[in-house]
Amino acid sequence: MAYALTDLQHGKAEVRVVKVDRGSDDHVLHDLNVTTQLRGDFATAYTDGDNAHVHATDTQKNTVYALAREHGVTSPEDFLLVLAGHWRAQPWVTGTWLSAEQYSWHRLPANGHSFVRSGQETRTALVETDGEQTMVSAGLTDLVVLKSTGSEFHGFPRDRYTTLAETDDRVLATSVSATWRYAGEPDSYDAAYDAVRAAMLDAFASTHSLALQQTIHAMGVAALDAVSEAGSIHISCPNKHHFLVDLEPFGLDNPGEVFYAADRPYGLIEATVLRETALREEG
Ligand SMILES: O=c1[nH]c(=O)c2[nH]c(=O)[nH]c2[nH]1
Repeated sequence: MAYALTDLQHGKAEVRVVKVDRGSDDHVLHDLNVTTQLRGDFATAYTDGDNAHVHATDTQKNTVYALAREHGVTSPEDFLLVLAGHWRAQPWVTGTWLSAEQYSWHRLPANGHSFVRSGQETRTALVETDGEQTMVSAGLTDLVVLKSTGSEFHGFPRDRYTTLAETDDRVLATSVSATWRYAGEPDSYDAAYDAVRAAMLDAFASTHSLALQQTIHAMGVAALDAVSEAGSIHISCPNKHHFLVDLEPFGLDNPGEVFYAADRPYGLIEATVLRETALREEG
């Protein structure tokens, strides 16, 4: 029996690198969690235990730290592109899959070197290379948002298992995860990230929602409107249900004021919004 061996990749997962820029009294922190995966001519390590082509994952970890020192860290996308350029030049490497999470810190007013973790969400970046091709994606996870009115849900089909009441006023809460793919290079990955994040938040707040599906579509369109280099965006949102508590047994009314925040199960609603041009290219 002959077997094929495919999808080989190896790298170091979750390299935590914190880069301090000490260029002025106001230090700047870049706090990243980087995962590297190299693809290429590595089959003999699997078939024969021959490590002659293996770029040790320990070396990959060290490379992350060394290039942080040599090139600095600006945006996570730019740093991953530096790593991609380094490994593109290595023997036996034909492609890479490089991802980063970024945690944000803000300087405290007392001095230039004390920080507080800010923003509950995590910024993400992904650089994939295949030969000379480079694909850059960016995203965020755990952007938790809630609106206490301006959300309805009704008009859905009812069958003998349907118990959900229709509502024209409910709490809408979710934790947004989004990934957008760049079709072109923006002037600044940081500015593009800020613009997508702001556009999604504004769309969440300003869309009078008839379903989380409609809100997701509005957030996707707003994100692509805000950053012309983003070709598509995938958004995934758990519907963090808030159920009105029945206070009648206690002789109390509950005009949309007291809720039970359920953590599970939750609805899970996802969509990808593509520019028509990207759709034509990809189709
Ligand atoms: O916005 C919603 N979309 C759904 O698909 C759904 N399903 C459900 O039970 N509640 C909701 N809310």
